[in-house]
Amino acid sequence: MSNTFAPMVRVTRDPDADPHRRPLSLSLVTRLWGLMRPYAAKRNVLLALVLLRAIQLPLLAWSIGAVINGPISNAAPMAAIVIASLGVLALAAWTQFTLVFRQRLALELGESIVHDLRGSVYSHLQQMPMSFYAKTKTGRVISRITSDCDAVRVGVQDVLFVSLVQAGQMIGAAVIMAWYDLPLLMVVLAMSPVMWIIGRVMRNRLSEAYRDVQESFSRVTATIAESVAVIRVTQALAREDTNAELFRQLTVDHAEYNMNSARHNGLLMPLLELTGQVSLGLVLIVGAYRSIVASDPMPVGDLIQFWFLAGLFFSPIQVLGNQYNQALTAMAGAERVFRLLDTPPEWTDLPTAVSLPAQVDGKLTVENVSFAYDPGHWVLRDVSFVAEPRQMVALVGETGSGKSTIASLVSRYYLPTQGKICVDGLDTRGLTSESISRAISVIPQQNYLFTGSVLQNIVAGRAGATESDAVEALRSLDCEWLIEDLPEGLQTQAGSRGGRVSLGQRQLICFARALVANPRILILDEATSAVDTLTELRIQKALGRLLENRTSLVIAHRLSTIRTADQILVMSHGKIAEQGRHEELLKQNGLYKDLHERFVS
Ligand SMILES: Nc1ncnc2c1ncn2[C@@H]1O[C@H](COP(=O)(O)OP(=O)(O)OP(=O)(O)O)[C@@H](O)[C@H]1O
Repeated sequence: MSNTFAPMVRVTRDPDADPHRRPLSLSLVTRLWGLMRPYAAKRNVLLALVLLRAIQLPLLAWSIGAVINGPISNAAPMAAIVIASLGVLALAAWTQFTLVFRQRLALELGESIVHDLRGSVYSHLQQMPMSFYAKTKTGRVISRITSDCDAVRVGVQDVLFVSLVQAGQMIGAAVIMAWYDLPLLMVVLAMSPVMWIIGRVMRNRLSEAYRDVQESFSRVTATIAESVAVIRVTQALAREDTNAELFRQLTVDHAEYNMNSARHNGLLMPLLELTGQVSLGLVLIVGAYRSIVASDPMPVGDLIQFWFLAGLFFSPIQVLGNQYNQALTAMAGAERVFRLLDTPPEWTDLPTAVSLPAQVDGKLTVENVSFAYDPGHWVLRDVSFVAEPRQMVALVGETGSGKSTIASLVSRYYLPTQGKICVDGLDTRGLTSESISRAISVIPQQNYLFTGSVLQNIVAGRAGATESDAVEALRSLDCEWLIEDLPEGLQTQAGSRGGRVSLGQRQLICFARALVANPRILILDEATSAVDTLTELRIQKALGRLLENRTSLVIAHRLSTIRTADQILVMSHGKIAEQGRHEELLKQNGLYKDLHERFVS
């Protein structure tokens, strides 16, 4: 490892990142408190236990002093001293017994709340439209459900109840100390802010160091994840050594940040303990004066009791300092989670939305549609076309010309900024999402398979579909052979990184899934992955079967698809530049001919 305590510079913070701490806010605390409403009985028992423990500890300190001050100072018979000591022991046992229950209840309450919160965030995310995911980094979405919800859990489970116990303990100890000796209590109170300030300064430094550790660790894990995901590219580019060196550097950095944080921690603990001990030492000196020199001397037993109580008063200062830091982190986490929950989807089904009939003809009309992902940046301008029922419309054009955007608008992933899109004459804006997804299916270019068996992937096309529907779909696509070819037939495990299903097989499984859904309108972004000639032929045949008797909108990459299309839309800079069948367009000697020549050459 390089220079162990060298200053580290490599962790640069994301400028868009939200602050990892926020000031305490009454509205957030009230909302967090509201999350406990379904568990009100548990919460109330917990509050009672908190109150009890806050009284128990000062009471314990007082009882020890009382035994010293009473039976021991008065040289009472041994039996009386033993009985009094057993009383103290019983009180101590009772104190610890309630602690077990308090901790268990707090744990259950925190877990219940975070479970509910994660469920709400997940359901909310499911409703968010594509525009939200286009703008939000995946890592952010994940951390809302993981670390932010967890910060809320810690806030409720630990911070809230531990702080209440500690604050109660301080108040209890102060009340008894005031009863014993008010001037001596003033000495204790005067020292408290000093202890608080030293603790805060040290803790802030530690928190920064700890944050660097977390961020450098995130980099290490993100790099591992990415390395696994793109291992083929790495090997193809022979970048193994370069990547290994970058990774080594990241782990060295992480180790250095860890050492830095450990160094701060190693300094903080002894310093905080020393501050506490110095404070208690001062109480002892002033107390000795009060019990020996002062005109109205304090009994030694009272001084011992007072000294114990001062310890009980000082120790929460450090604990509360820690809890305060955690509370600020919980506030930041809660604020982010609530902000997400409060962000309404940019659009939802209109209250007046109607369903498409169960049987639709499949006429698709795109009328004067213009669209901008970001206001003012038009990516589609005044696009109009009609796909008659059972027609195939192919979209071609240069990269970035707007083909995928048209497909996304027809699937209603986004709403047109201007113009309208109709199915059988009904504006999709006024239709229910459920009926649109019944009528329109999308096969994206990536041929995404979920984690699970091939069978599960195929029947995912329609709720209630069975194995025989899956087999029937494969038969209709003339792909029954696939069941034999897959190592474990329909039970073969697939998934984003399954590796047991080839690229061609993936495409056919996606076709079968779409066939099970049986939509009237199909949107297909043709996969561009190279497959062998036999597989290509099989895919072509299956595709022909899939598109039969359906209206289809195909972002076409295969010449065979383009040639058979009823209509080809040639896109250029967000507009339809040319429109017609293959032969007609070739004759126009325009953009299409140009594209075609480049395509076949
Ligand atoms: N989520 C988005 N936010 C902002 N701009 C986007 C978004 N998606 C696409 N664009 C922009 O919209 C324009 C059209 O993109 P689109 O993906 O529709 O083109 P395309 O013709 O399908 O391209 P390709 O053939 O490369 O897939 C491009 O300029 C692109 O940069």
